[in-house]
Amino acid sequence: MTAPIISKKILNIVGRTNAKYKLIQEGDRILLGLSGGKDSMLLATILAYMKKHAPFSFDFKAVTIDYGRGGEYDYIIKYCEQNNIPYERIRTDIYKILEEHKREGTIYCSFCSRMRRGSLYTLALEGGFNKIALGHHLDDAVESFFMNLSFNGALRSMPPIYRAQNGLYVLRPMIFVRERQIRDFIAHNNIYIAPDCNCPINWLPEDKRPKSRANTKKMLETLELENPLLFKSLKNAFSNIHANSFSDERFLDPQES
Ligand SMILES: Nc1ncnc2c1ncn2[C@@H]1O[C@H](COP(=O)(O)OP(=O)(O)OP(=O)(O)O)[C@@H](O)[C@H]1O
Repeated sequence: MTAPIISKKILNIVGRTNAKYKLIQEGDRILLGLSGGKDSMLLATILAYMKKHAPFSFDFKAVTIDYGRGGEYDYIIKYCEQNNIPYERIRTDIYKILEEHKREGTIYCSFCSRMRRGSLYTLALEGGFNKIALGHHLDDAVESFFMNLSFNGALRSMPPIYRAQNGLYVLRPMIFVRERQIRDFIAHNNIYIAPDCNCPINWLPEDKRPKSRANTKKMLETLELENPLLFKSLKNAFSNIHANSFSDERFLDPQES
């Protein structure tokens, strides 16, 4: 079986992001969160490619946090086997906890994602990994930015790298890749992805699913139709912050009293 083809464009973007933000380095041990969705499937493929071709050596392992409500996992196992991706599925009772603490709207996703992140941190610390890699991309970062702005009263997005309080680094090597480039990768290589992506929100009745991300996505699509350079500008804006142009006193010049 031949390895899936990753476009030069994607490899360039990830390569440049990796170099600029010093994401994956010699000797790193990386735990990759592999949901089985398109984004992390591409990231797993990229890490396998980098392990083979990069001029530095590192180790990685992909893990799926199984929420404990069934779901499709066989295609992930098969894909990892075929592409030399070390893999493990970790069973948890996150779904049971979600059900017990009935939450609706966006809070459902943040509660679930916090528990999932907790499991990833524990696995990483116990397994001697120093970094965690996640499959977020530019569209995710832009959506988060607008959601924080519109609903949470915060100017906040997703960095390519940060250090968690427990000392682990969290990496987002695809943070400058567009979602449509990921869709193209999946389509061109004919890669199967579970229709519900094993994501708990897809197990909620339609009227209980959080809408804010989908609505933000729609708004951005409309804006991008009018301004095709929107995402390019936002990407640049994320590296061009004028913190003292807002009202946060932490960034304003103190006056002598
Ligand atoms: N069940 C899981 N097990 C392990 N890692 C996960 C899981 N769910 C999500 N992740 C990690 O967190 C990232 C962001 O999750 P999110 O739910 O926002 O997924 P997404 O944007 O739909 O991405 P994907 O297409 O990879 O599912 C994923 O790209 C993946 O790296």
